[in-house]
Amino acid sequence: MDETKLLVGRGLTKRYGGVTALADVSFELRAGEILGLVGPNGAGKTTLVDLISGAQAATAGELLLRGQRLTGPASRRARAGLGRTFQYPQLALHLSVRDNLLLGRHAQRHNTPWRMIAGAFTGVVRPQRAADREGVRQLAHELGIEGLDREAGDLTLGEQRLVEVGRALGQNPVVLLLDEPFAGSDAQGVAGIADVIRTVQRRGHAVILVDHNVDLVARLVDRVLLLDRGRVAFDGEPAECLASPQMQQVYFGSTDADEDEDDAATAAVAGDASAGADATAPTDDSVPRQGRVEDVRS
Ligand SMILES: Nc1ncnc2c1ncn2[C@@H]1O[C@H](COP(=O)(O)OP(=O)(O)OP(=O)(O)O)[C@@H](O)[C@H]1O
Repeated sequence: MDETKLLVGRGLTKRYGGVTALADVSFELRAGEILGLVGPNGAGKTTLVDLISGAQAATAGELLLRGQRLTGPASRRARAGLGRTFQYPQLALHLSVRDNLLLGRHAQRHNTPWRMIAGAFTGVVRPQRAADREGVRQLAHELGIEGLDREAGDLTLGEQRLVEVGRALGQNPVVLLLDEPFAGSDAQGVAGIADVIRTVQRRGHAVILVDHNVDLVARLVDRVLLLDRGRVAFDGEPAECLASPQMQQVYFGSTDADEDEDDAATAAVAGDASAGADATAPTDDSVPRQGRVEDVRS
């Protein structure tokens, strides 16, 4: 087995009745790698994260984590080393920020049922508490999270995201799955989350980062997996992805070459010799601004 391959997905497929959300998606994630998962609304990004984390069962395909088949529910996969955040943060809203962050550390330490039972019997729990509280204090400091006694339900969306990312980091995940972590975050939140990503990378672990902001993703990641209608449209370096005809096709529905041909054809019919020389981005406002290629190249 190639030791650098942390996570491998092969032929991952998810069907909901007649809807195919994901079709035969394969990918590899190496140690220390940050993989950006991009694509327009409905491309299948969250579905792929759900299949990896075990939040949903795949219709077909397999996953290998460090060469071992990754199966079973989300709790088992979390113990195996997967940490994740959600498109809509899922904190324990009635608990304090501190307790939410502590949950991540507990999940990491008691990473097997046997250790959980052994910990309870050997009294390891009590002295560990002080270390946990100090660890959480440090983590909060590094991420710029203030007010540890506040209830999670009183936080802004951006603050909740940061706490959720911190909780996932506390698990010391082998693979951290971040589903749109920057949405609703201010500059400080974005910086904190970017720090978390780099910390995971420094540990020799890996991150899958889902976001609509292709520009931001391209700056943070080593590789990009572009999904379109449930299929992999591009897998490669960020700069190549941004410049690729696939990117153009996915976000515009046509490539520059297609547009040149279309414009030339229209010009020929209209008798306009100058048209078609400069194929520019469509001005149709029905195309969502978010993720437009001209936005991300600026
Ligand atoms: N529970 C479900 N039942 C039926 N169809 C679903 C279900 N969940 C997702 N889908 C469909 O699967 C496809 C992929 O959805 P998914 O949420 O994975 O896309 P996405 O790329 O994450 O989109 P977004 O960026 O909007 O979050 C979409 O067509 C969606 O409507």
